[in-house]
Amino acid sequence: MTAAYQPSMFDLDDELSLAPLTGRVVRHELSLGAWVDECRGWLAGSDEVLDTLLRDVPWRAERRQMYDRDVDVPRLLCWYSERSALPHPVLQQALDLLNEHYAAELGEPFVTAGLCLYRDGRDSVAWHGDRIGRGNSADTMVAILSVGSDRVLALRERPETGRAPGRPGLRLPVGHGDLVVMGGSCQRTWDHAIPKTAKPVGPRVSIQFRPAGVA
Ligand SMILES: O=C(O)CCC(=O)C(=O)O
Ligand SMILES: [Fe+2]
Repeated sequence: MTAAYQPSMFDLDDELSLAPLTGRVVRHELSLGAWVDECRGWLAGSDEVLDTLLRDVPWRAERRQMYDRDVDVPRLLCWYSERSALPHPVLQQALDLLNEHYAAELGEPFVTAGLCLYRDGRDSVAWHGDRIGRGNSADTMVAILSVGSDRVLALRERPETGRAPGRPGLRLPVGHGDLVVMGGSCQRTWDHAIPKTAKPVGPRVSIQFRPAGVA
């Protein structure tokens, strides 16, 4: 028997598409001039994007010196500098839409893409700010598109700000197709992390778009 074409099998909602950002982005004002924007379900139909990224990106393990030895950083990485071809065409569309939406407020374009692969719940990134470069001294933005398993992006005010400790942070769920943008002073006055989880989660790929000179 030959397979017949069955249009009803296609769920239109599963078609790859990015929603317009205007009117869909929700901003959370944090302390000290930091904020985060959220757009849930920005990228629809992202199963194929996840598959492509898992298969085609030349993922590399990062080593980091800790005391007297090098240790594996528990996630895989790949960095796309300005003007390098992104590993899926929808990522270029995402970059273009982000630039349309944020250009005026950011005052410059997002140009680089850092990709991270969290293979399972044991992969994580510890508390940090993206403070290599200008994020250390000036307001900037880092836009993160997530595909794959749900994880949590945790945010908390930096202890070094000298303010009362124990101030409540934020735990933002980041799921398949979601966009989160950290802005204002977020990189220098707040830290963020992807905590490990004991839940049985599959892979998550995070795509972080940044302006030049921010890492
Ligand atoms: O995985 C994420 O969404 C965050 C990654 C991150 O904070 C970083 O690589 O600087
Ligand atoms: Fe970061």
